[in-house]
Amino acid sequence: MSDVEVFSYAKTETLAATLGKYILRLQNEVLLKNEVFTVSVSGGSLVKVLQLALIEDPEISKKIHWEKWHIYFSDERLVPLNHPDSNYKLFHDKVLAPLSDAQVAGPEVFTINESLVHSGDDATDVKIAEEYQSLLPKSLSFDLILLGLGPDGHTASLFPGHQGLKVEDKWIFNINDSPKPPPRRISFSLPLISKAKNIAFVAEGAGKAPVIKKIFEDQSSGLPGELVNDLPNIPIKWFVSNDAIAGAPIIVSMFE
Ligand SMILES: O=C(O)[C@H](O)[C@@H](O)[C@H](O)[C@H](O)COP(=O)(O)O
Repeated sequence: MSDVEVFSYAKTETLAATLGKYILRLQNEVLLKNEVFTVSVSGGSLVKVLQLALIEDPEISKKIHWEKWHIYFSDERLVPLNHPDSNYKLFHDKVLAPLSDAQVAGPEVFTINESLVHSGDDATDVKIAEEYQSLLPKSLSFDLILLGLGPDGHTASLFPGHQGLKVEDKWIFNINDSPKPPPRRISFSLPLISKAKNIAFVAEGAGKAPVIKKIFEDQSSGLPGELVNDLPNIPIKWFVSNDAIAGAPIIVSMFE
């Protein structure tokens, strides 16, 4: 069982402020030893919280060394990078564009090869996954993997009961039948996530409460969020809203 801590707040702004402090602290620790800080981000509501935490918070934002960040996507939808469904586009609009407007040197961002997304045949999608895998840091060990959680317990594009959960021989895999649209995606595999140095989940809203209760109550639920929570030897933090953990057997920690 990993070392799991939960931080819970009534308001998104307070959650974001704490997430910002947590990310800044990790960045500083890593950059004392390494040239780059390797981070992966997911899609969904996480990105808006990152915008609040890292761009709009004046104290935190000036201390982020974006030029030393390498950013990957924990999962990505197989659409062009300017498509409304693209996780890159979301991250671009909320984080990269404001940085460029403020003339701040941005991070190095690793995207899918969008020239391959149009064919739609599985062999090409496999190639997209393989190419993305070839861009991963050599160590495969991310300093920080940021994850969201769906109300069904999915995280990245690891869906409950889906064959993607069983992938053992790939770091990045593709699917063409995602239960959450759009259907074609690539995702970090569980073996890749298990190499992370740190993992943080961000989950807000009462809609997440039943699944978070299940994840923390039943360590054999097999839900993707629970499988990540159970990875050994990784500090795992959950940044959640109070209503998202209602009824769950969780002891909330103070962020210090
Ligand atoms: O590309 C994706 O679909 C996301 O990476 C996905 O895994 C997301 O993080 C969760 O669905 C939670 O999304 P919300 O926070 O918007 O509920």
